[in-house]
This record gives sequence, structure tokens and C-alpha cells, in this order.
Amino acid sequence: MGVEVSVEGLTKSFGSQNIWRDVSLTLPSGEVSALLGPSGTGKSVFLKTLIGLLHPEQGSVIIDGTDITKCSSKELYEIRKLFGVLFQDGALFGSMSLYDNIAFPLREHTKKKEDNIRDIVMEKIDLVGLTGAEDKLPGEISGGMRKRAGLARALVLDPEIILCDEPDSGLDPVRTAYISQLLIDINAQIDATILIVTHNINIARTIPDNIGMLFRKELVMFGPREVLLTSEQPVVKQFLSGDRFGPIGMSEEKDEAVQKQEEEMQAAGIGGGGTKDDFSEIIPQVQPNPGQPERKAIERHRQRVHEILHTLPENAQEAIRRSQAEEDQIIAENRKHADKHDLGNGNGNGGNQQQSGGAGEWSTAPAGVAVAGSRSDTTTDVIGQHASDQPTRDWTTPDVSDAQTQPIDTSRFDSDRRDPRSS
Ligand SMILES: Nc1ncnc2c1ncn2[C@@H]1O[C@H](COP(=O)(O)OP(=O)(O)OP(=O)(O)O)[C@@H](O)[C@H]1O
Repeated sequence: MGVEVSVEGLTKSFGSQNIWRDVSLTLPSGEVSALLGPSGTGKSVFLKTLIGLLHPEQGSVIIDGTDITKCSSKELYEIRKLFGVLFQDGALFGSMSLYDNIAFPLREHTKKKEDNIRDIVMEKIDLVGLTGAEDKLPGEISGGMRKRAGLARALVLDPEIILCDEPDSGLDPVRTAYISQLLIDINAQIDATILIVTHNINIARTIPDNIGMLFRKELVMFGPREVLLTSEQPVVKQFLSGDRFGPIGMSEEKDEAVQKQEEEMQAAGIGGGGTKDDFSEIIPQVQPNPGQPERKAIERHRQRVHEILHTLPENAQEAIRRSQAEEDQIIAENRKHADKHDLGNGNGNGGNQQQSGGAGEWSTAPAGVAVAGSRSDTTTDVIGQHASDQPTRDWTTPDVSDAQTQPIDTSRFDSDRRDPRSS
């Protein structure tokens, strides 16, 4: 199970510039959380503080029993091995091929042999749809491809905590959907605690269990996604709808005169350009693909939400009940689909769909983390990460009919991706 991250009273400034203050939240074990907020509110700074790259003036960040704001650098080094981080710009080494970039954490932090490293790296490259691009330099590929290479690198050590800084930036909507699905599938496979920083409202609506929002140097809220999505707070409503009119301005704050002008314009029927979508109409959360294990976090999340349900606003309670019922239906349909196509459900057979019905080369199964399905058949390597000793990939080329029945085909990430079936 992923590790809980508990943040208490965190305050960060650069010189006299306070970024945020007194931020408290808990990223529950194995759950997927998202952090929203206007540009410049310090979301990336928050991520960097969680891994100890930046040091807060006040507060604590407790990870696996250690307060990383106060621990020794040796302890911090150990704690960091729990993390896989996808930075906003991919943070790849410009002079190294994608292959070497992705292999880097394995070479740096484990004593794995090159054969084993190759298997893991190629699995992750395949997983993010970059097969064929492994010899390219970061400067020779698109921003979206760099992003996916960064994600592959974040996954090679099978992290307990995954931090993703704007995983969708540089990706078109379709690739964004693939990468979002990938994160859910990965969560189902390894039950990692995930935090996604994003401006993408679609991701916020459909991927996380919990959502938080930073605004005016404070955490406006953090809790079950339905609470934020049904919130009546003007800043939340404005952010979700992308409207010009509201408390969020081009710079951090609008002054009263501007707000008054906007109110007059609205009264005159002039719009702020925002979408008219009804965000309180909750879209069911994306579920793992059929054949993937079911997310273990769902039950834990529901248990937690059940305990606090009576404390939530009435419309959030109603939205939670509705979305849980809809999600149950989707999960049941996925199970039926998996049974019909003999994909295995990751519970009864270890989730090894590579052997159980054609989710081979073309599935989104995160093979290095995936084939194990449960951690019972993994070993612990030198740095305490779980990793299979055996090559975990079935490299047999699936037949075309299998490929066609796969719900997600990561090869479609790139039109220039080499088709392994043709080689
Ligand atoms: N190392 C640093 N030194 C000084 N100021 C910094 C540093 N890193 C970030 N900042 C400042 O902190 C503020 C928050 O930056 P951050 O990148 O966290 O915002 P963000 O919410 O992630 O923005 P965006 O959504 O645009 O990516 C900005 O004003 C930025 O200039």
C-alpha cells in the first residue's frame, strides 16, 4: 500500500515573498489526489516541499513516520526513494538518450544488472507509448513525448508515492486521456499514493479521489472530489468554469474597483467567457481498464468519506451517494467485460493479464509494476523497492485480434511510433 503523506501547518516563503501559509492536508495511502490553483499560487513549490527539495519555514511533512522538514540528509535520501516524481518540464538530462534518462534511477539507486535494467526500461517506454524513440535525445522529441519519458522515469523504481506536476501540459486532449487512464491503472496495480498538480478541469473531474485548491496563499479546501466540484465558493466556481469574472484575476488579486466593473458588466448581460458546464453534475470517476486489478484505495476512500459524510454540505453528500452508485455500475460492467474476454481482474489471478488473455504488447498494463499484480510475488531490492527478480514482460507479439480488443492502445500516443508488430 502507498504511504500516507501528512502535512501540518506548512508555510513557505522566498525572502519576503510568502507563497502559502499554514497548509495542512493528508494525502491518504494509495488514493489519488489533485491540487488545483491559479498560476503562481505555489503548487509546484508545494510538490518540491513534499520531497524536501525546498525547505518550509514552519510546519511538518510526515512520511512513513519521518518529518522530512527536520530529518537528517541521510534519512531524507532514504525517504526520497519512496517517490517517483514527474516534474513539469520532464526534467530530463539533455545529453542523455531517453533510454539512459529512464535507466538513470535504476543505475543510480539499485545494483540491478544491465539486462534487468533493459527489461524494466523497455517496459516503461512501452507503457508510455514511446517505443522506437528510446535512442532519441530530449531535444529531438516533442514536449508531450518528453513528458511521457519523464513519467516513465518516475515509475522505474515502483514508487510508493507518485507526484505529477501537470502531467497533461504539452499533451493534446486525447493523449491527456491516455495518460490519465495510465495513472489510474498504475494506481490500481501498485496502490501508490498519487498527487497530481493540474489546471486541467477534465482531469480534476474524473481522476482524483480527493481535490484541494490553493488560492491567495492558503489552501481553500481539500477533501473528497465531490466537495470541491459542488462547492459554491466563488473562487472554486470561477476556477472550474474558467470565467474571467470572479475573484481570480490576471495577477494574484483583483481590486474592488475591477470586481465592481465586472459585476456591472454581468448585470448588463456581458459574459466572462467561462463554460456553462454544471460541475455539480458529477462525472463518474475513471476506473482501471478491464483486466486491471481493482483499485484497493476505493474501499478505504469510501470508508473515510462515510465517516465524515455528515459533516459535508448537503449537495456534496448527495453527489457522493450518486457518484458511488454510478461507479459501482461501471466497476460491475468492467468486471463483466473482463470475464467475457478472459482478461482476469487482478484479484483472483494476480492480475497477470499478459498471460491471461492477450493484454500483451498493446495493453496499458504497467508491466514492470504490473505483472506482479500483487506484491506477494515480488522481491525487495537493495533500496527497499519491490521489484521482480525475473524479467516481468511477456514480449510475445499479440495477434491482431487481441490488439483490436484492447480498450487502450498506447501505440496511438504517437503517429511516428514504430509499430512493433511490423518489425
Ligand atoms: N526557487 C525559487 N526561488 C524564488 N521564488 C520561487 C522559486 N520557486 C518558485 N518561486 C516563486 O513561487 C511562486 C509560485 O511558483 P510555482 O511554480 O509553485 O507556482 P504554480 O502554482 O505551480 O504555477 P503554475 O500553475 O503557473 O505552474 C512564483 O511566484 C515563483 O516565482
